[in-house]
Amino acid sequence: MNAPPRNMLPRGPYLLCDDTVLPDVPLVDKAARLVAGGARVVQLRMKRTPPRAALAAAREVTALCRRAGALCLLNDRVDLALLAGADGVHVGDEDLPPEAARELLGPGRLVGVTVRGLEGARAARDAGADYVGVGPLFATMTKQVGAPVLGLESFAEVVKGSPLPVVGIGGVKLWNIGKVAATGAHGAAVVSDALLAGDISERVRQLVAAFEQGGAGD
Ligand SMILES: Cc1ncc(COP(=O)(O)OP(=O)(O)O)c(N)n1
Ligand SMILES: Cc1ncsc1CCOP(=O)(O)O
Ligand SMILES: [Mg+2]
Repeated sequence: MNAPPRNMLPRGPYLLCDDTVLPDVPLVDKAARLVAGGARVVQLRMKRTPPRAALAAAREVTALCRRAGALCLLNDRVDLALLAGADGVHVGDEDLPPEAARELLGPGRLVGVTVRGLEGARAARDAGADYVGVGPLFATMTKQVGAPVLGLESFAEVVKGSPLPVVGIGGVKLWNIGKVAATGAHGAAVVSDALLAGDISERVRQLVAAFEQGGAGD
């Protein structure tokens, strides 16, 4: 596989390696299964991992992704991204603001920002973000989000008008990822559909193929 440039978000499925889903499996094992299936971008999302274990996981998962030619972004934690030499961060309303993330990370790493619509996407662009995560796209059990479900139609409007590449998140599954790709979205973030599949790597392969087909207009 050709390694993507380290400061550009690859198109396609965007896989979250999450400690709240399938919590008994070590994060590094989950990440290994995701990249074995062809994940080109992995976001390490640690909501319940204690700090020292989180640093170790950030370092291991970053190294593993690099060996596999995938990008590794840290959810929330700019400090861990810097310490681990990760490719960037994803921040939302409850995290450091994107300007601060950019100030710490410099121009060569990715900063993704959660937004709910076009106004947020424009503000994220002005704050120096590289892409926006937009959701919840569909209903999700993985996170309680204090914002209404967008649905495909409103999501497509955001994709159309956004000055930054858009990654949809929330309830993205194998059966609907093609529809997300068909909106022109740059990416589709997936948590439970991949991590709770019987064979995580095989599910990632299927998600990659379905995104490609949907994006090609099939
Ligand atoms: C790609 C992507 N988009 C949105 C989010 C949500 O981030 P945030 O709003 O900060 O919520 P938490 O993930 O921190 O609970 C995301 N993680 N990734
Ligand atoms: C972190 C996050 N932010 C908005 S929805 C979500 C979780 C999405 O999880 P799933 O893919 O399992 O619906
Ligand atoms: Mg966050």
